[in-house]
Amino acid sequence: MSSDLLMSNAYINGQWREAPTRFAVTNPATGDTIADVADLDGDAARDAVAAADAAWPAWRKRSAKERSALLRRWFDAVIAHQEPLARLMTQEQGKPLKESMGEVIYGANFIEYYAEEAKRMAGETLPSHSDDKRLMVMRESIGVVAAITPWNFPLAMITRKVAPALAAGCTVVIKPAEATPLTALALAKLAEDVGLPAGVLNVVTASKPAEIGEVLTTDPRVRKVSFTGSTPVGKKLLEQCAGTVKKASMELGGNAPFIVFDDADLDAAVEGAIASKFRNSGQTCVCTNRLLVQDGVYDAFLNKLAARVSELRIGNGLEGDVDQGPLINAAAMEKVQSHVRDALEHGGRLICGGEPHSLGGTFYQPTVIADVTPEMRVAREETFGPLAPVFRFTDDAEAIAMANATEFGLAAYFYARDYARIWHVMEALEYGMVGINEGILSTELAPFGGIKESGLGREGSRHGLDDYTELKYVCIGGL
Ligand SMILES: NC(=O)c1ccc[n+]([C@@H]2O[C@H](COP(=O)([O-])OP(=O)(O)OC[C@H]3O[C@@H](n4cnc5c(N)ncnc54)[C@H](O)[C@@H]3O)[C@@H](O)[C@H]2O)c1
Ligand SMILES: O=C[C@H](O)CS(=O)(=O)O
Repeated sequence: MSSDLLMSNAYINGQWREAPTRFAVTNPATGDTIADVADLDGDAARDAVAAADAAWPAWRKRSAKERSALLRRWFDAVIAHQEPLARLMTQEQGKPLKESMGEVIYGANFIEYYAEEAKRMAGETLPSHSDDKRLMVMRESIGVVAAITPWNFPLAMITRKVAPALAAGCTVVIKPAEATPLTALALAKLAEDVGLPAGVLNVVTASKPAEIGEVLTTDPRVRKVSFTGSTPVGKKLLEQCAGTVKKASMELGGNAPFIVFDDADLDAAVEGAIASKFRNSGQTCVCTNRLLVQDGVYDAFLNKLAARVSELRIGNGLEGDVDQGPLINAAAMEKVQSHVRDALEHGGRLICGGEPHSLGGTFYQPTVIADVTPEMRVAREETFGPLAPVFRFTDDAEAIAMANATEFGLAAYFYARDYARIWHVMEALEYGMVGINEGILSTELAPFGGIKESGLGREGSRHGLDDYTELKYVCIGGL
C-alpha cells in the first residue's frame, strides 16, 4: 500500500489535526490494527464547521469552470491511485480487492460526473406577470454541508455527496464511519495534493459519533446534513436537524425483494441473485434481502442458486481471487446468526451454509434457507449479511403484496420476460429503484435513493446536484 496515502490525523482547514486520544482501526479479516487515528471531540467538530464556513464565500465565488477543473484534477488523482486506495479499503472494510478496485472507479465517477455538472448549474428567467417587471430564478450554493457516511462503501458514499456539494459551491465537513476512516483521509490527502483550498473539505475522525453528530446537526452554520446509514440513526439525525430547520438528505436502510417469475430466464436470475445478494458479503443497502420465487420454478431455481453459492470463495480480500470477505464486526455476525436461527426455528429449511466459516473471526458461510415465511425476522429486518432466504408465491398479485409489505422502499428486483407482466409489476412496486432482469443497478448516471423509510433525496444524476442548491427568485420592478 502506498504509505503516503495512510493518514491517521483528522483534516481541518487544510491542516492534519492531532488529538489527545486516538482510536484503533482494525482489519476485519485478521484483527490486526492498521492505524491509530485521531479521536476528535465536539470542539474539534466546531473548528471544522468554522473552517468550512470561512472557506465558503471564496469557494462559492469561484467560477463553475474553476470548480470543475479542480474536481477533474481530484478525479484524475483518485484514478491514478486506484490500487493503493483499493488495498487500503480492503484492509479496513474487508471487501475483496476486486470489489474495492470497482468501488474506487464507481466513487471516482461521481467526481467526474459533477465536475461536468458544475458547468450546468443554470438558473432561469420567467415570463413576467407585468410589463414593468422581470422575473428570474438564481440557483445558488446551499452553504456548509455536513456529510455523515457508513463503513460499507468507505469511498463511494463520500464522493457521492462531496462531489455534487463542491460542484455547487458548497464546503463540506465529513464524519466517516469509525470503522473505515482511512479511505476518507486518503481522499482528503489527494484533494489537498491537487490544490483544493483549505477549509473546503474537512474530515472529522471520531470513535464517538453521537457527540460529533450533535454538533453537525445543531450548529446554525451548517445548512445541509447529508446522511447515509441505518434508518434508526437517520431518524435521530432528522430530529436533531429540526431545531435549525436544516435541509437533509437521507440514504437509509433497505429490504430489497428479488422476485423470480415462472417465465424468467432462471440462469440469468441466479446470476443476478448472486450479484445482488452476496456483493460486499451482503453488506450493501441495495442487497437482495428476500428472494420471492414462483411455485412453478421454485425447486429449479433453488437448486441452481445453491450450486452457485457453493462455488463462492471465502477468504481475506487481499489474498487471491476471493468472492466474499469477512463481515465488518462481531455485531454483524450476531445479526446474521440470529436471522438464521430464527428462520430455522420457524420452519425454514437449510439448503447450504448456516454457520460461521471455519476461517473464524467474522467470516460467515454464504447461506441459503428455503421455505421461508413472512412471520420470520428476515421478512421484516435488513440482514446485512450473506443470507439468502427464499420465499415462495403463487401469482403476480401475491408477489407484489409480499414485496411491498415493508416500511422500506429502496431497491427491488424482478426477473420476467412477458412485457405486460414487466410493466404491471414495475409500476406496482413501491421502491425508489427497480432492477428488471438485472441485479446491479447503481451508477453515477442515475438518481440513487429510496422512498418510505429508506430515505429522502437522490444522489447521482443531474438530480443529485439539486440537493446542494437553493433557488432564489428575483423580481425586478420599475422597468
Ligand atoms: N441508502 C444508502 O445509500 C445506504 C448506503 C450504505 C449503507 N446504508 C445503510 O447503512 C446501514 C449500515 O451502515 P452503518 O452500520 O454504518 O450505519 P449507521 O447508521 O450505524 O452509521 C452510519 C454513520 O452514522 C454514524 N452515526 C451512528 N450513530 C450516530 C449518531 N447518533 N449521530 C451521528 N452519527 C452517527 C456512524 O458513525 C457512521 O458514520 C444499513 O442500514 C444500510 O442499509 C444505506
Ligand atoms: O450500500 C449502499 C451503496 O449505495 C450500494 S451501491 O454501491 O451504491 O450499489
